[in-house]
Amino acid sequence: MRSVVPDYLAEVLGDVEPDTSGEPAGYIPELAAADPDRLGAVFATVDGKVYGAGDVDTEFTIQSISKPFAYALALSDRGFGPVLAKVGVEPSGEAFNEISLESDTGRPRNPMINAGAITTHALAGSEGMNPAERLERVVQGLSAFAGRRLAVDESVYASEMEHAHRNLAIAHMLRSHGILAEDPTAVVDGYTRQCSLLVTTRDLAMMAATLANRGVNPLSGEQVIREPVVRQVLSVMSTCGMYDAAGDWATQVGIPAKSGVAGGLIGALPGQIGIATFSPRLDVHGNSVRGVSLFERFSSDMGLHVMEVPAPARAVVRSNHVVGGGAEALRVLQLQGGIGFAAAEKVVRESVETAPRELGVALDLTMVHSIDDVSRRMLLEIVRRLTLDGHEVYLVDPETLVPDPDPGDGGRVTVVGRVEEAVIALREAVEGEGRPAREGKG
Ligand SMILES: NC(=O)CC[C@H](N)C(=O)O
Repeated sequence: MRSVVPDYLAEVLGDVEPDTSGEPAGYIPELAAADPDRLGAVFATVDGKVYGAGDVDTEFTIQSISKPFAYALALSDRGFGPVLAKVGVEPSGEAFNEISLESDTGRPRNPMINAGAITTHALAGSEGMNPAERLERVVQGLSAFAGRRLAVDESVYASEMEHAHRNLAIAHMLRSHGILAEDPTAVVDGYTRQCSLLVTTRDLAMMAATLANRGVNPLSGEQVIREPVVRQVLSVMSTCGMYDAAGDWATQVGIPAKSGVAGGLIGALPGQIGIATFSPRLDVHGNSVRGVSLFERFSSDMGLHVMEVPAPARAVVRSNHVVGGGAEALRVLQLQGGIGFAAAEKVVRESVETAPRELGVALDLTMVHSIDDVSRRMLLEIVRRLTLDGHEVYLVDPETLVPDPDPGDGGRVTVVGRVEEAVIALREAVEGEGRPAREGKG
């Protein structure tokens, strides 16, 4: 059977193709010469499957889509404090190339506008690197996101540098405020090369998928950046990635995103997919016209908006019943699904309201597929309190979702693979034949 995804992508590309409004970026002559009719879209899943339609392997320059990735490198290389001291995280509501800095500190408002991105470029790599070493760090880092070595388009770079007066002005202002310590021209030169890296729509989707996949490139398996950095970058993309169209984007599309003036556009949907589109004609904000339309379609057709409230999960407590009778009766709370805070709270409530009178209580995780840290701690606290109330507590955990359970002060739990084993263990406990070997600490 043919996959439905490429057919869907081709259909949506066909729908937006007739829209020839907008203009390719004019201020970089080499970009103005690009074929404006190019059109492509790629989905890359967090487990590495790539679907595409249209011009997926055409190379174009990454431009501002490099900004979130360079920001990620700066955060990784220098740490959050030093980077935040020089670049803020407030949406500016201004154009990408606005010559504006915070009036009191001289700090650029965020790393997605040029002022912030130029500063960010200077923060990639370790302190004291020369411009060439810094550029190499950026190229190597962005290549790790893409999963292949990227190269600079020298003619686009040269073309932009000839007309880089505005970015040079911004860099000189940054230097005058002490935000940049380096030679402004060298930093703009490096930043412009960073923007001139050649990518395909496929590369961009993989870079976005790396963000969606907690910083791990789905194909190479490389952990490019750590999770706290991913969260920071995606947050800034969602508030500032589309410049002065960020509010419209957040409400209409709702996917952390970044655009570039060569016509690329990426979106990263945490835990699901990286999306990239390519179409060079831009709107007044400098965002790809057809790219924005494509993302609007993807988001509404497939419910990809991050604020979309998920359908209420099936009850986390699948059943609450008693096995056996008399002194050997075992109360079983059979849980199911993925357990996050809200689900764990329901388990807490169920155990309180049940107030089990049976000696044995088992929390059965057989049908649970995931459990986060806070929920794990909440379940162990339930265990501890049940122990203090005099119960024998069992954790039925065949897939070791709770490794080395430690219910803490006064708590005790016996881990088993099946409810039947809990029944046997309880019988042994009642008959005073000692306890099974796999006991949790407490
Ligand atoms: N929005 C963009 O893609 C702008 C990037 C471009 N290199 C610039 O600095 O002007």
